[in-house]
Order: sequence, then C-alpha cells, then structure tokens
Amino acid sequence: MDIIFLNGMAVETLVGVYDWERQHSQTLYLDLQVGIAANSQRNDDLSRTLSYADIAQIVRTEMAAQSFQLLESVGEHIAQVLLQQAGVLQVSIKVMKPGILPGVREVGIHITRTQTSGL
Ligand SMILES: Nc1nc2c(c(=O)[nH]1)N=C([C@H](O)[C@@H](O)CO)CN2
Repeated sequence: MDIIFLNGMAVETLVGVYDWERQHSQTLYLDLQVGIAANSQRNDDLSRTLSYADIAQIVRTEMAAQSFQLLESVGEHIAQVLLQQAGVLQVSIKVMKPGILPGVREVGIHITRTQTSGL
C-alpha cells in the first residue's frame, strides 16, 4: 500500500460539546494518511493516483457543511467520506484542537479505518 499524506491541515468548523464552543467556528488541525494500492505503473501520471489537492478539497467541503460535538465524530466522518473515494484502502486521521487545555499545546484523537467493501 502507498500512502498519500497531508500534515498540519488547518480546517474551520463548528465543533465542541459546550454551548460556548458552538457560537463560532474553530480551527482544527488534521494529519491525514490515505492508503491506496501500490502501483509501480503509475508512470508519473496524476490521473493514475489521487491528488492530495482533491483530498484537501473534499475535507474542507465536509468540514464546512458538518457540525460535530466530538473530535472522534469529526475523524470518523472524514475517514468514511475518504473511504468512499475510488481506490482508497485505508485512512488514518489525527484531529487536533489547539489551545483548549491549560498547559497543553493541543488535544485530539487518532483513528485508522480500513476499507471493508470488496474484500
Ligand atoms: N475525547 C474527547 N474529549 C473531549 C472532547 C472531544 O471531542 N473528545 N471535547 C471536549 C470539549 O468540546 C472541549 O474541547 C471544550 O473544552 C471535551 N472533551
């Protein structure tokens, strides 16, 4: 399996458990690893892979449209949306919320989901 990764992606979204968090969108940071089938015949051709620009656009569109309480739900949703893209075998996603706990740079979750259909 080959991995396409996006690290430190900033996304704006309405997220959080408490009322004060749900008044305005917040910035979350994502580290994404998208697994696709290894293909030595890719021939230096973008159309034979998944563009990281397309992955970023899909994530931004989803984050603008959705609102979740938990970072776990954010991660699960993004993982499931990306797993619906052709050729995606696995998604690992780290979702980080900065500056929310005193003395802690960021808190967050890290999940990995694997394609089950077609196996
Ligand atoms: N495991 C989690 N714990 C907490 C979350 C979360 O998303 N996952 N969220 C919160 C609040 O929204 C917090 O960020 C605001 O203080 C608390 N714990």
